[in-house]
Amino acid sequence: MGRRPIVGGNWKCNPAEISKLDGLVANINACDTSGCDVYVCPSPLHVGLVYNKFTNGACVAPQNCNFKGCGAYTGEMAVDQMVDMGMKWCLIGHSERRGEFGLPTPVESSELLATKCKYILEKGMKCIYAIGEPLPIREKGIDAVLAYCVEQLTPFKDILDPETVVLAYEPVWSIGTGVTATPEQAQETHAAIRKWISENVSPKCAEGIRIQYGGSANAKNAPELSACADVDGFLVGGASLKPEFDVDVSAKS
Ligand SMILES: O=C(CO)COP(=O)(O)O
Repeated sequence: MGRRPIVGGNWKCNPAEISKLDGLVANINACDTSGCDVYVCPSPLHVGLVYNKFTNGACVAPQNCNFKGCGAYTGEMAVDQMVDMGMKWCLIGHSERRGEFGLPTPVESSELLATKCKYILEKGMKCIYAIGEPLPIREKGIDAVLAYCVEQLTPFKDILDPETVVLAYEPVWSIGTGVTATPEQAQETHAAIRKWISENVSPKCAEGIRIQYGGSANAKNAPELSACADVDGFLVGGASLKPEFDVDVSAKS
């Protein structure tokens, strides 16, 4: 029984110019999505400009949402608005939003993120939940890495479901650094997360849930990472803004 791979392109707060969006959309539309789910996370300002431009089944997944819907929530993006626009997926928990880069953004706890996820699921959408450890934890070894990820996963224990939630394992030390986890590191970590899910949620959930790898993934390293049994696709940042993004997709198809 195979898990259908899933590859996401997180454009983060890019591009600066609207004029570049057509090219980025064309990039995505050139991907063969027959063997792989594909989603794109445009910047909040650009979501509304591209959400209905994908012709090959690729979906738009905003990079954040609130957990209260529409109303007096200045600066927020409501799941209810996403539903109305026909969106199916939303990304939450990215380390850049959790505040791990020391940016002046509010720190989003895993408990808050579980509340967001519940709201997303209640509204009939699906959720990509990003987790992953910073460098000092990685340096302590796999047990510390797993413990860190388990802390992020625990508030999600009751809502992990292969049909509606995808996990994106994104070690913070590999994001935007050019330092990719080795296939051995990625496989070991993904397998450990899956084992934890098997023991703490259910073997069925563990077998079915998709775990993407994210962190300096690109056309060059995608084939090797793709070969790992527990890596079910990628969440790609910088490389998703490049024409070679289709290689990341096809590596997993
Ligand atoms: O954060 C990421 C995707 O969400 C990964 O970013 P990079 O691929 O640029 O390292």
